[in-house]
Amino acid sequence: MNRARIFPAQWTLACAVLDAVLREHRAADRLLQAAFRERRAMGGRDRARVTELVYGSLRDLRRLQRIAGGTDAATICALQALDSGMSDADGLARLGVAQAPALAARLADFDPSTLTAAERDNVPDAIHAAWVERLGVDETAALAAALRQQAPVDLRVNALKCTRAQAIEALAAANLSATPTPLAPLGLRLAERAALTSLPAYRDGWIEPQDEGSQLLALLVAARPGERIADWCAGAGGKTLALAASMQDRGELWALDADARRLQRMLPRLGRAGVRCVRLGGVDAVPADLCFDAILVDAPCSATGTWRRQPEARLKALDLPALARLQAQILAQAARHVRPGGRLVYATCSLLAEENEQVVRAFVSEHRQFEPMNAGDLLRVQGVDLPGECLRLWPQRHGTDGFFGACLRRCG
Ligand SMILES: C[S@@+](CC[C@H](N)C(=O)[O-])C[C@H]1O[C@@H](n2cnc3c(N)ncnc32)[C@H](O)[C@@H]1O
Repeated sequence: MNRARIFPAQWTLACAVLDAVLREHRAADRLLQAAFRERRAMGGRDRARVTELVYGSLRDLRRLQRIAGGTDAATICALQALDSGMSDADGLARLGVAQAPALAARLADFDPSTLTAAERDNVPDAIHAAWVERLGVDETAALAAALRQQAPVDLRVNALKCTRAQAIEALAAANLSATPTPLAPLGLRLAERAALTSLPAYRDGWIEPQDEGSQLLALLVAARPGERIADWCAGAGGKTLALAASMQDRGELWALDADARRLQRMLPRLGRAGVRCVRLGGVDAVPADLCFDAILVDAPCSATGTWRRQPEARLKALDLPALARLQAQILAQAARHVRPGGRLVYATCSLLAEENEQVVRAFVSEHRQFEPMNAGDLLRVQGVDLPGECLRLWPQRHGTDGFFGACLRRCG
């Protein structure tokens, strides 16, 4: 990256977006998308530079705030530009950063040994302490480092339309190199980022962006053609699409959510993927006596496993007891609709036991008719080698987003 090559339009936009994220707790990706939509003339390089400034700042926020001695977005952005080598003090001065030389001096003089491990790792203190207790100091540092990386671009090949080999070929024809993901049987990982939406393979529904971990979680449902399945917290349908493909688009797949607007975002994705077995609805519209062969509860959670994609999510104040109560309530509501012998899969993208193991343990102790199934066995028959009672995916171990999944069978 050239030094001193941040242009004024890039700088102004990066500072404005970072300010909105820090002060109004808004999502960085949404803000950037909206800003770029309004600035159609802004080129790819400009956009990349703005994105890098914003995300770089958020990935290292606690350290940069310590050096800055405050939370002012322009100061944080300036320190990030200096620290990453994207600019120097002269370059920043030309952008109107009056205190550029002082910031450069402060950065050079900063003693990193004065940082706590949680500040260095850019993790809230309480979460850092929980991870150290569970994983130890070294693995917590490895986890935090993994969560500060940019996530790779993972795709799921839509088996309703093509094979993985055909998708690789189609991407190669667009000069994109894709290799099979290590664990998910239909996953591909791109060697570099690309504008996916303009690709024929995307427009024709051969590929869908989906983290490898999310693909594995959908496999835990072990959905089969002809079953009646509910995706209870379907959102915009990432896992619904994967479930529909496992079902070979045969049977009934109910995509449910408390938020109807999120469900609507699934419609173009279903159309592209050629999926017809899905019906959308609110959770309260499910008839009381309707039973499913399997229900996936992909519960709302702290999203600690997704910090690679949403580094600002770590700024959110968490009320873990309230989240756990909501998760338990959703799980209990969904459980009423599992047929005897059917499966109930509880999943989150959280890396915290309070939202995962503890929720499942409490549920099973109150709902004696449900018993745990072995996640490793369910995955092995689908060609996935991830032994364990539950599915636990860690960014530092598996290179995926962080996920938890547990499968329960209704015995009576
Ligand atoms: C983790 S997101 C789901 C992501 C989605 N499954 C995917 O793979 O893209 C959690 C979802 O739960 C929904 N939700 C929140 N409260 C709910 C409730 N009480 N019942 C059902 N869904 C709820 C949210 O609207 C959100 O879409």
